[in-house]
Amino acid sequence: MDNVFILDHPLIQHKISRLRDEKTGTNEFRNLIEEIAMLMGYEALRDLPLEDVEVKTPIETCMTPFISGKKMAIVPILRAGLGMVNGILALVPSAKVGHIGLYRDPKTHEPHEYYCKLPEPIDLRTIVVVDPMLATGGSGAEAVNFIKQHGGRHIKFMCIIAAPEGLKRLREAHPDIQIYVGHLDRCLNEHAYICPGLGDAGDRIFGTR
Ligand SMILES: O=P(O)(O)OC[C@H]1O[C@H](OP(=O)(O)OP(=O)(O)O)[C@H](O)[C@@H]1O
Ligand SMILES: O=c1cc[nH]c(=O)[nH]1
Ligand SMILES: [Mg+2]
Repeated sequence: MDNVFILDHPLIQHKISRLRDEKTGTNEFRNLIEEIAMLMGYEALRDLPLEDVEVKTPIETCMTPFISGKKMAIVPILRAGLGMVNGILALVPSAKVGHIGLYRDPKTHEPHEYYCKLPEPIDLRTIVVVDPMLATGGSGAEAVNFIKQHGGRHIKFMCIIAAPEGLKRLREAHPDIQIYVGHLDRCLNEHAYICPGLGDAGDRIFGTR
């Protein structure tokens, strides 16, 4: 699938299995989400641009590559996406963080926006949208719509678990973005929850119900 990357590294798979277990408590769940985000970020950011800068080693002076500029934005979809932010910030501490607030209507399962704040200049930044769950794909597709309306152009979407239905919807709505997935699950159930999934990611990260 063009522009879709399933990151099936054993460490990511192991940690996702721990997330799925209903016996995994809030603190461990939160730590795992952050660790998986970091491991996924390592792969998803392998095309970050570099520029050579002169450095004097104890031996001699050389030109050596550094990440060029400070033009990255991490954009979590609230709430659950917040759990992934620190994992990526650990890799790129200079990244700015935007926020998009969306919740799913429990009956229609369609997303509703309640907050949007993005760092400027958004059009010049590599934008990594993060949300652990891509279920119907409504929230992900809407978040990318907002970012594009605000001028964002270089967009990656990172989710830990995707349903085939959500991946299809996001790809069809935004064929130009790269989508990074930790695991592609089987299907959605009648409540639009991912099967086997891990339940409600936001509730498990924040200990709400
Ligand atoms: O692909 P979709 O069908 O749109 O579903 C996925 C969305 O649902 C969850 O958020 P939720 O609405 O539960 O909000 P929360 O993060 O505040 O719990 C999840 O974190 C995604 O944002
Ligand atoms: O399975 C799902 C679907 C949507 N949101 C979640 O947190 N989990
Ligand atoms: Mg939720």
